[in-house]
Amino acid sequence: MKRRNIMPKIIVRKSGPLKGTVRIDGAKNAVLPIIAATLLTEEKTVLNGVPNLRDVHVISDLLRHLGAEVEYKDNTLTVDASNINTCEAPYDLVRKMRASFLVMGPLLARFNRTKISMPGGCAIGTRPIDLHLKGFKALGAKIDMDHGFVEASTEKLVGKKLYLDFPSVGATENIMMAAALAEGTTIIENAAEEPEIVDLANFLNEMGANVKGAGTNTIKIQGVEKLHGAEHTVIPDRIEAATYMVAAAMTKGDIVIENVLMEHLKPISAKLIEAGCEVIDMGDSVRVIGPEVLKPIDIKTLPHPGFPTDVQAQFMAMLTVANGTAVVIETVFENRFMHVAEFNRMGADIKIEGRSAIVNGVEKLYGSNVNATDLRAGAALILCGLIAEGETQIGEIYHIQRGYVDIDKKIRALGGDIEIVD
Ligand SMILES: CC(=O)N[C@H]1[C@@H](OP(=O)(O)OP(=O)(O)OC[C@H]2O[C@@H](n3ccc(=O)[nH]c3=O)[C@H](O)[C@@H]2O)O[C@H](CO)[C@@H](O)[C@@H]1O
Ligand SMILES: C=C(OP(=O)(O)O)C(=O)O
Repeated sequence: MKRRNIMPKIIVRKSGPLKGTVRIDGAKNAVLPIIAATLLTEEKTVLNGVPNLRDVHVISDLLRHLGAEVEYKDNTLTVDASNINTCEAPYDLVRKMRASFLVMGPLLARFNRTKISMPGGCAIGTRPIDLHLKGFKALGAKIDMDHGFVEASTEKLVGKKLYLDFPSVGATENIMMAAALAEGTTIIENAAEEPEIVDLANFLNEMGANVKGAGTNTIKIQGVEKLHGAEHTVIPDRIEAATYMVAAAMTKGDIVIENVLMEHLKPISAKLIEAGCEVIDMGDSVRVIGPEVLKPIDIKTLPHPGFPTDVQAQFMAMLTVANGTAVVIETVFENRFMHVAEFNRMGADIKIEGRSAIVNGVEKLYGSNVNATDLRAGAALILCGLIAEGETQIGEIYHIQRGYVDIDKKIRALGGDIEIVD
């Protein structure tokens, strides 16, 4: 008999207000570039607070494919990249996760050549890599595109002043890593300012690099000859924290979210307060109390310190049941509204006009069969499921598992009715 391939689903049922305490894991978007940066040294590096996520295992497998020894235990990842035997990253490993492309900067810097499969687009946009390549070229690399691969080679990388047309997070990170071992000084203008860039710069400096200005729009990297081993603890995940903050807001809940850096959550807190929530700064934790009636608020995604695109879907989920009409404008990705059709299946009233979504608040959502189109859309559908009448079945949940540690267990501990079924 033919075996059917049955994909796991998340089942969420209408729950009361979520209440209690939840602990945030290390940041996916900080740890991925930092793991790539471990390739810059032949000495051992130790990373603490590494979240047990699918993406972390994918990039670890990529490093193993290159020849590194990678061990993961109890949220600590140890990398020994002394014996790298290939500088090529195949399609199979890159297609699983776009962030795999971040090994290009470190490999080019340490071995003067690398060949990486071109990452494709995904459900949120075409996601080109032109700014990464422009940066490598500015540092003196020759770039060839061939049969879906990008090949970069150089005799030596030499520092340069360069301006990014858009403050791309990935391009800033890739160029910073390449520049760390280049000859002379690199200045990146219009650099991304996200907290994850600062965490990467701190790790590079702990390895002996000389990076200044991370967290501002001008980053200066004085190249050094060699980098050494280091031990580093990854920052908490501000996007995971924001997702639980919205969970409190949407369910009229009262949640204490532990292991956060409030500084990173400013745009989120400001908008939740505008929507009527109480947001209480408790130092390393934040308590969010949801209002009886959510006010409609307008959102416009922007590079940091603006409102993060990675929380747009979760906020839109919240606005589906706000008391009035809200406008959500997505400026970072050209196609990050795939969740709208899924929300509408659940009874939401959202219209898309170009880069704007007009969200007319409704009284109720209704449990339905929906699909996680990307990881944040998936998390947002869970949030909708918690307040929708009846049962919501979410498919394609591997997206969610890329970026949320134990989301089912964490929500259950807060009183949510959620389970993963095969
Ligand atoms: C692993 C990781 O950290 N992922 C985050 C990172 O993705 P990522 O690093 O891919 O995002 P970028 O900041 O590079 O992309 C922002 C915009 O710039 C465009 N662009 C980017 C590079 C380039 O060479 N050319 C170009 O046109 C992209 O298509 C997009 O429209 O930042 C995004 C923006 O905060 C987040 O949503 C992702 O969660
Ligand atoms: C879009 C995201 O991640 P990635 O860049 O890895 O696709 C995200 O974390 O929301």
